[in-house]
Amino acid sequence: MTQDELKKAVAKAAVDYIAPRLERDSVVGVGTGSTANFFIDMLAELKNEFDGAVASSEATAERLKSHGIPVYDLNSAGELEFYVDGADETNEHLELIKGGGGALTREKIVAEVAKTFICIADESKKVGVLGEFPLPVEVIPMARSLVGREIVKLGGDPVYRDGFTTDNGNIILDIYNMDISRPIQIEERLNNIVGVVTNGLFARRPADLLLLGTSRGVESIARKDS
Ligand SMILES: O=C(CO)[C@H](O)[C@H](O)COP(=O)(O)O
Repeated sequence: MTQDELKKAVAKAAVDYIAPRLERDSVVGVGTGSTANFFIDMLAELKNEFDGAVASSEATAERLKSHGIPVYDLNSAGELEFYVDGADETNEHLELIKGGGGALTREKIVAEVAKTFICIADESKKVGVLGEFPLPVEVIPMARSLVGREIVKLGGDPVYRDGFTTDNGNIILDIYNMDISRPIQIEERLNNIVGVVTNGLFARRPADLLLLGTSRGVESIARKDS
């Protein structure tokens, strides 16, 4: 199977998982990226069975609206039952690296609000130790050099994502060669650097359910303590 076929399979598995659990007044949190896009396209078929969505990026909001799915501001949406999103990497504890598409801050905010965070990913994203994929950090532009120096002190190699601006008007530093064997500690240390908005480690708030697309079918992996 191609990677896109695996992404479609996990998107469908996510729709199948939430469909019987949706109420007429449900609002669904929706992530960003190519896997999330497949999910949005399939979610559209259920659009008369739930109220609407909260988007984790402008691109996702546009795609939801193009299907006629109402998009709500998170502040007026109240509680979200589900947040469905892809990932750049996941480990066995469902701790993630996200933000390859640069939407990490809004993704983290929406994930924080949701009762159940469903991660949809193809098997190429499953790793033993996080960090092969460069870890994105959203940074206030004037703090770029300061944050870069602090990241070097933590043992990482920051690279400026040239020409990219987040939906929040900030920049991204991608960290290479970082030891992420203790994800919660690294997530907190990076977030403590002045000028960092947030980083793409989802360890404090990992996924609750991983739907992993493999050549043998979609594996459903629940977080052990969730
Ligand atoms: O975190 C993300 C965007 O900020 C995406 O979920 C991540 O980059 C995976 O993308 P894709 O589904 O295209 O492989």
